[in-house]
Amino acid sequence: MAGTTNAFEMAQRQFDHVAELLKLDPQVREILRWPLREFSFRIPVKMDDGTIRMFQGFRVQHNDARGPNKGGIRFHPAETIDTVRALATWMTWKCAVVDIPLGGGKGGVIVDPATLSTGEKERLVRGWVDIMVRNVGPRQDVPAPDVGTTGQMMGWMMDEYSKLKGEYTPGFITGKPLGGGGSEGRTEATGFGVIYTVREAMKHLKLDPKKCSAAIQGFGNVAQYAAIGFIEILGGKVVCVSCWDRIDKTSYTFYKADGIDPRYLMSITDQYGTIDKEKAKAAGYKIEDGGEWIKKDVDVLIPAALEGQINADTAPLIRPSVKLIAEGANGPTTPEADTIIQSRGIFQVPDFLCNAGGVTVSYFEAVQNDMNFYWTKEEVHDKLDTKMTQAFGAVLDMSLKEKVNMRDAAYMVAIARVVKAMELRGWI
Ligand SMILES: NC(=O)C1=CN([C@@H]2O[C@H](COP(=O)(O)OP(=O)(O)OC[C@H]3O[C@@H](n4cnc5c(N)ncnc54)[C@H](OP(=O)(O)O)[C@@H]3O)[C@@H](O)[C@H]2O)C=CC1
Ligand SMILES: O=C(O)CCC(=O)C(=O)O
Repeated sequence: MAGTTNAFEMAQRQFDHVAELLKLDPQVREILRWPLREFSFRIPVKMDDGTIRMFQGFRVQHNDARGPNKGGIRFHPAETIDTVRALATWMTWKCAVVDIPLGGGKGGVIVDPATLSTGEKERLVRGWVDIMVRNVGPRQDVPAPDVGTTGQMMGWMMDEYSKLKGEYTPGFITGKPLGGGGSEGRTEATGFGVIYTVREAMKHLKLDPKKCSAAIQGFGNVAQYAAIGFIEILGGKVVCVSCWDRIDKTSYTFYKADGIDPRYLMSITDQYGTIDKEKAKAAGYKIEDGGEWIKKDVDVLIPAALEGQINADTAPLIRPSVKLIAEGANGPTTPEADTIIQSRGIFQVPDFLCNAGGVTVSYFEAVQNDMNFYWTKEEVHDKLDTKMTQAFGAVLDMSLKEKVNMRDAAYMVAIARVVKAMELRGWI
């Protein structure tokens, strides 16, 4: 989706590299390099003007050895089957690295949701469920939100699935709104999970969070709560966020040297994620080109937008002050950029570890749906912190033991768990 980066090639290259380090059996590699199942379908939607429009949809189920496939549904105009394959593959590693009993899946629709009315969005997501109903469900494949989809859409999809099955089935989908089967803490889960891993990385690097600053790319769900967490949980300073401007069709960086106020910026962001530039300027923000976020003299960079953003062109722009990159987005760093970053000794918290907080609380949501008993926000935050801290510790231990970087170490932890499940089930 981002420029010329093919995300699935990236995911396969990362896997091949670690499979080689592990001397993984060639037949096992063949199972894990590709998704087990893929669905590509067209969804008819009656538009508000009475015409019928067809939308291309996808669902990819990479590997369900450890449990039902799990992963979001992305609505984006540049969605491709390869992006969905990559994201589904990373979900397998993500669920394994945080040790939740789920496999990897991801879905998508080629559409810009900002061009649809509320009714058209509802008919589109209900249509997605109508087509996929036989191949998704609490024990098969459990969707969730991702870029361009919302809690409300999850609510409509849960309703459609429940109607088709003839029984209330909240565990079919996660990221639902509160009061509609959702869990406390899911909204902020991914961003806060990023921050828990940043806290652990800072302990390892002996950095004082209160003296650290961060630059963030993106200002969607993940970026917003990563910014809030960096300030409110760690006591650090965030100097900028960047976001896509729907009207100008370009991205901008919103910079304030003495620290941004994410809650204020959220209050001036429209429903499509565009920050009001005039109001931001009046509040003292400098509006810069979208690429400026990576050039800031900060301690921490948090890419939290789309894949392929830190690449061979942009990695050389990273300032010497940067000690830590926490990957909030899926696949933000290309293998070429990884080489540059690692040669400079910058510590990375790799994507499928760093942003695993979302799926972890999605898992908690499904567990609560099954019990029909709901936890408080504090309980969810505590359980999430425990999971993220344990996962970070397991990956850091592997990295130190095997003398490999954190991305390779995360793959080693995750692959071992998936392979073990495949063995125990008699697949290999
Ligand atoms: N939500 C979740 O629970 C999880 C999400 N992720 C990953 O995190 C990333 C962000 O997802 P999420 O926050 O949910 O999605 P959102 O749709 O909420 O936000 C995406 C953000 O990226 C911005 N953006 C898009 N293109 C650019 C660009 N070229 N330059 C700068 N900003 C850009 C968007 O701007 P605008 O809104 O104006 O379009 C928006 O601010 C994705 O990689 C996603 O897969 C990973 C784990 C869980
Ligand atoms: O919450 C979930 O189930 C999945 C979140 C997701 O799609 C992701 O982590 O990339």
